[in-house]
Amino acid sequence: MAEVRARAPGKIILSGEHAVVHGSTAVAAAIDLFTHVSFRLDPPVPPGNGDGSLGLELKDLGLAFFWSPSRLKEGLGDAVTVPSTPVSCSPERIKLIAALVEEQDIPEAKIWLSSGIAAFIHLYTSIHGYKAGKVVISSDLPLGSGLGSSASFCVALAASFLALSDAITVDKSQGGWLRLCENELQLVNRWAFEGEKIIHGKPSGIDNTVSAFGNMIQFRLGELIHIESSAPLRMLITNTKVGRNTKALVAGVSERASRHPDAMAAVFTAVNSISKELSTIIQSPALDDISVTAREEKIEELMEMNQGLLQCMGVSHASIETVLRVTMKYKLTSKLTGAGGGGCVLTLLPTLLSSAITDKVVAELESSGFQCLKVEVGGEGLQICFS
Ligand SMILES: Nc1ncnc2c1ncn2[C@@H]1O[C@H](COP(=O)(O)OP(=O)(O)OP(=O)(O)O)[C@@H](O)[C@H]1O
Ligand SMILES: C[C@@](O)(CCO)CC(=O)[O-]
Ligand SMILES: [Mg+2]
Repeated sequence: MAEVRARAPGKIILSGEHAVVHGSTAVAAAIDLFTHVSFRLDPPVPPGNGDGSLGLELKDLGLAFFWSPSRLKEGLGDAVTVPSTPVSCSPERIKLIAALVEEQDIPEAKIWLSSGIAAFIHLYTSIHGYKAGKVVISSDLPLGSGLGSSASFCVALAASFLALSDAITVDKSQGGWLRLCENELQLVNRWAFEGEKIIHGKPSGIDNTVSAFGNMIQFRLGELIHIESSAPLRMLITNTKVGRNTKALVAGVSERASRHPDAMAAVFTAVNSISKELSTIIQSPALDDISVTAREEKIEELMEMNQGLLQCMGVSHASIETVLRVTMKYKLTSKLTGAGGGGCVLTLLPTLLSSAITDKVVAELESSGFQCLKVEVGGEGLQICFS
């Protein structure tokens, strides 16, 4: 039986998180840290030997879960599979799926995995019904830290399930990593969005879209514009290691918006302008050192303004403020990225910044217990491979 592998990248949001859920423009880029999925469908079990199982192994976490096809059918009713038409998980179905997740006895310390496993069950059973198979997942990304682990998880799962369905017609005899065509990417992206809805509650779709398509995007109300940076943008990512949950943070911003509708509408409008300006500057050519520096200073100013507005939305955190203070000592600008509340912070590393200064900042941040990594912004999106 064929086996497929899929890898989908995480992302950083350069501007516009949260406001994008309320209709503002945002700018995001893929980073070269991936969620990896391998998937195979099992051959039918000979009569009298049970009905096999659907297995999910989370390699990095040392956890494995199994459901028998008969238990899935008993729990969810007759399977209706339409791989070419993404379906939302209704509130009734979510409850039925939650019961199937609960009986797996997930360790209490890892209970945050439940929403991811629920998204897995929805995507799998909607595309392959109750067929027996095995899915193995590993990730380069820190989970639940603002780098889009949930979206890359959903994109890689949706892609691998669709690749072994008849909704995607890639030539399975081709070797190596393959990109999907535009229509197929869109189908994967729409399924991934349905999974992301289970994890985020009310996602904008920016995270799954940048994970599927890669590079850099400007995004508003489900519409994407591909953009390209005129010069390399280097960012330092600092993981505060403070755990948080995107669904709760998104809900918190919506509650603040319903308490202060006019003030928050003004905040979202300001973020919209910042993201549009940022997108223009990122794409504008810089021909010499002076214009490279001027361009980077403008990007820094917009990042600082966006961070101020994220504080207004109530999604900063003491650990984020510590990173801002440390980097400011070195005249560097930072903002939270993703949902905030802890998680990761972005710091622009200007082209002319010496590596000695970068090393000093990293050493100071790491001595406070944070974890730093340097990334080049923009990169490959989803890819699949048949083996
Ligand atoms: N590799 C994985 N294996 C299992 N579950 C995962 C994996 N990656 C993500 N998840 C699910 O996604 C949840 C984290 O999603 P969440 O949206 O809170 O954080 P994030 O996507 O990393 O950050 P952000 O949404 O701010 O970019 C986890 O609690 C888990 O349910
Ligand atoms: C906080 C948020 O804007 C970005 C999370 O990476 C949520 C979303 O857009 O789905
Ligand atoms: Mg997420």
